Amino acid sequence: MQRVQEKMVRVVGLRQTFGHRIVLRDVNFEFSAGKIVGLVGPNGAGKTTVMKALLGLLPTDAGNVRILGQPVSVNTHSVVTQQVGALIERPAIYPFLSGWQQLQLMTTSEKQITWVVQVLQMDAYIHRAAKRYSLGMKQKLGIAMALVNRPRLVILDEPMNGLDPQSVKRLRHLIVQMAGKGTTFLISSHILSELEKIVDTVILIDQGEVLLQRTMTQLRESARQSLVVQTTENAWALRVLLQADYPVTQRVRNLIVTKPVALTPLLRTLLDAHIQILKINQYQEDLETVLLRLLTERKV
Ligand SMILES: Nc1ncnc2c1ncn2[C@@H]1O[C@H](COP(=O)(O)OP(=O)(O)OP(=O)(O)O)[C@@H](O)[C@H]1O
Repeated sequence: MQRVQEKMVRVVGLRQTFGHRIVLRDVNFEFSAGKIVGLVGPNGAGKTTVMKALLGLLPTDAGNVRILGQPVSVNTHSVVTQQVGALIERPAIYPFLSGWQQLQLMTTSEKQITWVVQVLQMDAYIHRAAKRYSLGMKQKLGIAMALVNRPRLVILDEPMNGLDPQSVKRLRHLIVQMAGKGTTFLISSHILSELEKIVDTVILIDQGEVLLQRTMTQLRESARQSLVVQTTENAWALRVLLQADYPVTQRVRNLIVTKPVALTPLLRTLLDAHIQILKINQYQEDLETVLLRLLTERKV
């Protein structure tokens, strides 16, 4: 018998207005436990608002939010308290307490605190008052506060903000490791090159609407591939390839073959015409390019 995967989050018909402004129109999405989900979209798309609604922080106008099958709203959020850790916008930090003391407010387990401090490399300053922390140190403390209880769902709004490259890498590894043990992540970030290294699924929102929800495998499949060729005689090479029915254009000093083609016959066509090949590179669109293309295609 096939095991039904547990839905970690299910959002149906979510609508949010601030005054006369519709910020979320009709937001629907769901994802299963153990996934790393990227929530992406332009500035002001509604990502933080969605995350706040998931945490029961907003009196929404309409719609239904469920975490692990339990309803979440401003008045009903026991599942959030028990199962969710979050860092939304800036971490809520008491300036006169040390990082360690703030973590003690989240859990009674010294073992968990030691683990998170060590894994995020905060040992050097964790006993200092937080008012003396840099932006990046505060950000790490905020992440530590979201993770320290080992919640089943972790919601992180722009977690890479202010982190140095080494810390970003550590955080990436930690997220993947925790997801491997069953923790679910919903992460918003504008650094798509970082997100694409870890997420299983991407939810793209724009102007308060979900434009698409796709797995990374689906997005990679829809990424366009091209071949960039440079020869000693590009004008001649262009004619030869067009005559052989290749989808090719010339851009500055390169010839661009705009669809995936078999390499050997293409090379043979050029060599048979006595054209010397100087360079040949294969490109595949990255997540950022795919998403920007999808956003642009939608607006035309
Ligand atoms: N409390 C509020 N009152 C009025 N408008 C708000 C409020 N919070 C958010 N908004 C508006 O809602 C829209 C969505 O904001 P939100 O912070 O959710 O976007 P975002 O996708 O997280 O953007 P960014 O990538 O810039 O962080 C924006 O136009 C914002 O100005």
